[in-house]
Amino acid sequence: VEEYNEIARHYRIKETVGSGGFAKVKRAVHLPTGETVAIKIMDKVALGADLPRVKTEIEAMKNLHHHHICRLYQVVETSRKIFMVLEYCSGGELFDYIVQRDRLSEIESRAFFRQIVSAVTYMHYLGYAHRDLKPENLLIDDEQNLKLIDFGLCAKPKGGMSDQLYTCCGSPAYAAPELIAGKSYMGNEADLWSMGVLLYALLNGFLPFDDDNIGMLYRKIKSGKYDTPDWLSSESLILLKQLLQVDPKRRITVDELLNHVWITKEMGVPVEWNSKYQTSVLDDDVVTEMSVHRKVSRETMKAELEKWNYDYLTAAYFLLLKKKTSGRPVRLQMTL
Ligand SMILES: [NH3+]CCCOc1cc(-c2cn[nH]c2)ccc1C(=O)Nc1ccccc1
Repeated sequence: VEEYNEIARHYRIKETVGSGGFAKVKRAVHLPTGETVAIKIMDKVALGADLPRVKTEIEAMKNLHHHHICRLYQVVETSRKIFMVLEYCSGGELFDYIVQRDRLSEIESRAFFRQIVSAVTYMHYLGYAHRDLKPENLLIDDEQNLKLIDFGLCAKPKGGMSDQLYTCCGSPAYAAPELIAGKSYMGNEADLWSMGVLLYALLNGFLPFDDDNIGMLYRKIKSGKYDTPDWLSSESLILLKQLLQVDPKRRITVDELLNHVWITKEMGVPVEWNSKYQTSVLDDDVVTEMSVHRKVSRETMKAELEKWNYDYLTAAYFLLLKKKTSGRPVRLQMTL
């Protein structure tokens, strides 16, 4: 019980909304603001060798502030547990959304795919590769926006994107040929292959390379051959061919993807990958509410917030800011 005290002070924990491998994710209410959040709960002992993955995810999420990336609000570590307080996505996984509809129209696939391209381009420009892109790791929020999750495998090679990566990882059906061949590979190039598998899944409702036997699956991936159902438009086929290029050096790059003819069709504009979030300057209204509430000067509150400790102050700041951007009153309801 004492493991939960710190979290229980500011959150009312509700039902489990998902679990993946070594983590359980629960819906919760942030009591001071009334906002709903998701809390990813991990047991350090059960994590075992996976503990570094969690540290990788936490460090990456502290640097990734983008409207199509699930936001990290707070981290609480106790002797036995790690809690990550995250942005809540009420619409569940993109995976289930596709399954429920069999497949998506080209229009809807394009709307979602543009959001994925925006998030992945932003990561690549910051020097990160996700390395586990799949519909299970894309959640839908209450405004039909996609939010990317699970940065446990993402890599920020020391020497930037040019550094090669070696660890084989991610989910086989979405893994690039060069990655499963055990060769050294470029994280961003492998992400583009996975986006090809994702686009195929959006448009068809099934995977381009699939087999219960892992050996057969690898052979299909390395062949680069996949079915092309007759509902696919010619522009879709062209883009799929450019993403699912077995030779990573011939694969399309994110820069070519941003204004690709399929991507801009009906939309007229290229994908905007810059973040809509402004994190360098603190929001005045939020600072005022928090400093008044805490009975400290604005300067003191600003200095505390600018440490970005991802503690209860960071969480209160981000959640009050989210209330403000959603047009709700910037008010704290109870003691911080
Ligand atoms: N496939 C997703 C299962 C639910 O997982 C999450 C849900 C939310 C979520 C739910 N609502 N809003 C956010 C936020 C984060 C995760 C997550 O990171 N899951 C996970 C990833 C890797 C290993 C173990 C667990």
